[in-house]
Amino acid sequence: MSDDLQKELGVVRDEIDAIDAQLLELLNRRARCAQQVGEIKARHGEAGFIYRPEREAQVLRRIQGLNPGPLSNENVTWLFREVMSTCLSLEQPLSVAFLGPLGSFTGSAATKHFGHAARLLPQSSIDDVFREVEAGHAHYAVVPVENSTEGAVGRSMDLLFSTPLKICGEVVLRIHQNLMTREPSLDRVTKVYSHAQSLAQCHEWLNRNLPNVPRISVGSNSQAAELAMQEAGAAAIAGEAAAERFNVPILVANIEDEPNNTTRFVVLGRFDAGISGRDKTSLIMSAPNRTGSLHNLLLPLAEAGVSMTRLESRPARHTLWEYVFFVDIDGHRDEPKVAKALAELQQQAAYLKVLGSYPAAVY
Ligand SMILES: O=C(O)C(=O)C[C@]1(C(=O)O)C=C[C@@H](O)C=C1
Repeated sequence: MSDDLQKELGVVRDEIDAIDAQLLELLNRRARCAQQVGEIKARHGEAGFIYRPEREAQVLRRIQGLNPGPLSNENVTWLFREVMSTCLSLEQPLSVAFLGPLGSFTGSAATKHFGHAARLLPQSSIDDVFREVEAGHAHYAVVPVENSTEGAVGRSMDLLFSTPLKICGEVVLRIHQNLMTREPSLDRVTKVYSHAQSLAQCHEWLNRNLPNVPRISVGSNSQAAELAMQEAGAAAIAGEAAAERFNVPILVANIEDEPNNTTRFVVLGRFDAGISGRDKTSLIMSAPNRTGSLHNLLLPLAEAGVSMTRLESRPARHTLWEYVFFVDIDGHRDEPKVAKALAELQQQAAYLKVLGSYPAAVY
């Protein structure tokens, strides 16, 4: 390195060192504040309310509003999410059950929402995820509810119907599929492992780039990544988290056929979230079996000026040819406009269950 280069770099690196010292001081000051918040909550008998989804959403939205760049809003949201996750772990380490295994997309959604300080508890079925929180073995659960290309996740919907848990958050995750292998080039790949759904999501890419290579469906993308690391000639299609977990190099990134492939997850806990200022409420309802009854059911929402962001029907399991409707609306159940519409709905619906009010995803 030339002397001039050394000198120029030295000036900027001194500045970085000074900033890091300030950041460290500020981060520890923030952590002490979070500890104080924890003590105040405990003194007021609110020890169960350490994690506050509405407050976290407000902090992140405010940071996005203040962000002057060059860091993107996605970058600063990630950084502050991790800062809050670490601060919260000083108050109370959170445990989060999710549809595993480690390295799954649901695991990525859980980390995106709760940060790396949360303890992740992978479960082998959606039923087990619900059960872990219902039994008090985990504080929160994360389960997938809908995918932009595959539609609703039936098992999550059915369990939402019967669970006493509340939806207290949502996570929206862009699903990127990657081809990972130890091999240095595509012409050395002799088989491709993945979950059937991921193989389907990359069908056209595989036809174009690996037309004669057998596709082998396995139980999970993580299992596929593990096999790709173990077997010569094998490749896997999986998310980045699985590549990291099994240390498999990504040969081609983002090979999904549908570039906007997105999955929505919900966070479930034992408590409702408070009002954050930009909230959603999820409901399940059923209409009496008469002409126009769904229309009548939705009328109170329209009249109150409450927007509906999702309407999904599922067969009612107890009666043939009857349906229940999963409805998401804008607003929190404690806001007067929403409360009024819900009171009206209660009159009209044969069945109504409020699954929870929660902050709209921040991303
Ligand atoms: O404000 C609170 O209630 C806190 O506990 C502090 C804090 C934070 O670090 O900002 C941490 C955890 C909560 O989920 C929300 C925010």
